[in-house]
Amino acid sequence: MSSRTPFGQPANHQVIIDLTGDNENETENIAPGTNAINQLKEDAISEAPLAATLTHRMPVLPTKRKSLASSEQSDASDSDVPHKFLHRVPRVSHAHPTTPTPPPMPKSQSQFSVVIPSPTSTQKRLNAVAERNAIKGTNEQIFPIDAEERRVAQAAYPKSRAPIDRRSTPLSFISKTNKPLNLSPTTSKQHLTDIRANLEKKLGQINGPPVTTAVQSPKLLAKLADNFEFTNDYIDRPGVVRVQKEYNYGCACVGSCDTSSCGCLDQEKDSEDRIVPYGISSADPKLIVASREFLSRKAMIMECNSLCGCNGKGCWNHVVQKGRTVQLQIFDAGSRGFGLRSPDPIVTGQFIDRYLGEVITKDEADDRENLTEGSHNQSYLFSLDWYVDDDDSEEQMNVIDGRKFGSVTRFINHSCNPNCKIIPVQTTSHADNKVYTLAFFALRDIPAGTELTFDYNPVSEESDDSDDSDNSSEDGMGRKKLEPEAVRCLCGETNCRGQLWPNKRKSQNTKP
Ligand SMILES: C[S@@+](CC[C@H](N)C(=O)[O-])C[C@H]1O[C@@H](n2cnc3c(N)ncnc32)[C@H](O)[C@@H]1O
Repeated sequence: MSSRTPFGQPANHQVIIDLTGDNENETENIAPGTNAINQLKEDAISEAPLAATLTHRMPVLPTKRKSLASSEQSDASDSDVPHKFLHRVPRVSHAHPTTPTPPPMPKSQSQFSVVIPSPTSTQKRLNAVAERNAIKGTNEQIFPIDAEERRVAQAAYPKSRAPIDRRSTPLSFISKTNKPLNLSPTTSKQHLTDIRANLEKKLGQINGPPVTTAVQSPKLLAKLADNFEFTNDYIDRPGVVRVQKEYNYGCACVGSCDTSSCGCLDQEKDSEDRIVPYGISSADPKLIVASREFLSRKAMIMECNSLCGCNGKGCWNHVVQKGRTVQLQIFDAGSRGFGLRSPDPIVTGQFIDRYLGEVITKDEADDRENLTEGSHNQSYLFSLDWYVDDDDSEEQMNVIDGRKFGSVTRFINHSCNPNCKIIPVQTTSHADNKVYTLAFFALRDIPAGTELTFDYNPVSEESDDSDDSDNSSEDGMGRKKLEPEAVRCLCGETNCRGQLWPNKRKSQNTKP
């Protein structure tokens, strides 16, 4: 079971609170642990020389990672222009005071560095870690110098996919744990009981807070219980290669990560400022959430990992890897199939869950898709295309297929006015640009019981606009014409685009 430890309880969590405690106003948001703050401030001062020496260390980042200032700056038209990221973005904590971010260590502390006569044994150890990491990180084959600039010009979203239906097509693997359940029109009571028991068993195997179902119809229950397995992790299929552990690297922070210098964090374009993805929720001071400012970006989250010098899971930069903290429920969403909601209220920026499934090569994904060409039904394919910058790297990219094996997030439907967003996250291996995590975050406060949705094809408006310069794809009323065989969107929002994806795999050739 992986649930999040309440923030601010253990000593290592309080270090984070200490960082925010330098601002008198912000401490109002972090009442728990106030007594500990003073103690920690003293501790921090006594440890300051140690922390300050880190400024003299070799940089741990192999290349200077950059990220987009905002989603508006990343449109398809200028994605190849490297000098487009000229505007410096205000720091997260300034831009969105309602989502306070642990501010940087006070500058005065860095002045202690000059009084250090010689490194302590701890310093030597950390220096060694930093040096080792720096050496590993300099392999340009692994980290091409301009790879970051190019990849941040892309959308954070999975490519859209043509609708597929492989229900009638046998795949090369089968579920070993559950026998297929055939539902006859005259379902016996016993059969229904078996179905429910089977489903309960499957749901009980999901890590984290309970996942339940509110589905009543025997036929739908059978559909849920049958022909699908939940998984708590990616399942690598043949051809998928993970980067070797020795290429991974971590930051050289000590204790809690410093938001102004943590080597795990991406840097702003043309600035030493770090992009800080997380802050303390204004709704719940124990909760670390994606900041509002970060939610509006197209950027990857770089969480700290086991190679980092920080205090592991006590560091604020561990959110997705701690796992789901909200309960989830599968329900009957009518003509859209099943849907997902939470019986818990979810706050803006809160991490919800990961998208899991089989990790397959692009070739395998194409094969699976081709098997069902022409027949519409649900699609569960997500491209891991964050680092894709040319045709070659697209050929080598992996895809997550949640159809046969997946997490409960496979039931999240599309909306043209979504309340969630999927963000790519590096958790355990910063070095792996082929396999990384896809994580759902709340875009706004979501009341308990509200359906969770995200936009399946968020680039479509931008790319469609550019296609529409001659208005030839608009109907007489100024509305966009729908592609004849595209899957109709039934989200019901006033801004509904009418279809889930473009008919063809348009985005495959459209670099966002
Ligand atoms: C990842 S699945 C979502 C879960 C799915 N409803 C189920 O029952 O398993 C994606 C599929 O759900 C359906 N879907 C999701 N959102 C929809 C929407 N707004 N309108 C119509 N169909 C939708 C489409 O068939 C789509 O291919």
